[in-house]
Amino acid sequence: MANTLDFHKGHGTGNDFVLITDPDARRELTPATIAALCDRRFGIGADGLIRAARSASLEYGAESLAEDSGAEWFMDYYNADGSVAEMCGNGIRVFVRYLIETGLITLERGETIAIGTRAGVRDVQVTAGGFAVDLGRWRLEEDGPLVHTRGVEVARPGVGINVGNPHVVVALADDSELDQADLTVAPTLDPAPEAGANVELVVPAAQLIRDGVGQIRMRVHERGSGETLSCGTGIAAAALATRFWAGPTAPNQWRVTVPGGVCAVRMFPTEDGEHVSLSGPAELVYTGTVDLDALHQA
Ligand SMILES: N[C@@H](CCC[C@H](N)C(=O)O)C(=O)O
Repeated sequence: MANTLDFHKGHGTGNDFVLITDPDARRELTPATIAALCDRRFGIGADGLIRAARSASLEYGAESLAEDSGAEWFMDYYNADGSVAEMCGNGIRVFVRYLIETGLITLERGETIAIGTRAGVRDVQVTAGGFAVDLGRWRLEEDGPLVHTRGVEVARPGVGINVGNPHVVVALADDSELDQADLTVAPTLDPAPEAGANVELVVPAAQLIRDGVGQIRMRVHERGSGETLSCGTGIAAAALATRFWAGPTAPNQWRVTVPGGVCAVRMFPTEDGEHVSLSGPAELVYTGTVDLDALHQA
């Protein structure tokens, strides 16, 4: 019998994902299978893989998914190399688009759904231009590492920001320094965080603050995936770090341009502390069926 897998391909500002449905999490997803599926030459090609599984079917979901959380669906996210990550800001928007388009949920513009992730339950709302996700509370880490980036002459101090997953944000001098950075190799972090980190390189736009909105450009090297065209949690971390550098009068709304497009970030107070939210598009571009036996022979 053929060993096949039906999938959708989707992206959020060029950060692309293979999406599959496995409600009871019965499929064995090994790191090797995930890496083969995400391989851009021998597989489908993607920055990561997302499995739609019911929260109740996943043991590791149990701790962060209280019975009353209402998060029926869990975003079971993997990086392109098969490693797990706690959170994916572009992925969760594409995931909700996928749940809607495949009929697993019904959600109208303005409505919100709770989604389980390894970082906890996150609320996603349908907006006019896509989706907005409340990434929850964020954390500034003490003692950011020194970051050596190939193509950037001087090592720079990074700021550690956790938005459910770990990021190190570095400010570069200008557009030409940002463009010259070689992210085909991971920047070196000194000291290296034990769990690794996503690294964001940031420069201010020609006008840092326009009409009360902060504007920056960013490139990213993702843990487990390499350089990507966009990283949603990285975009939020970059806006948070830039606001921190800019001081107390800096705005709470940001527009972040990445190679794959533009996303918006908003910081807002809640009863349990400040949250950060990310808004942007999410598209599904094709569906297919992959022969897993052929894939492994590649
Ligand atoms: N592309 C994602 C982040 C995916 C996980 C990341 N590579 C990690 O290992 O933490 C996003 O849009 O946030």
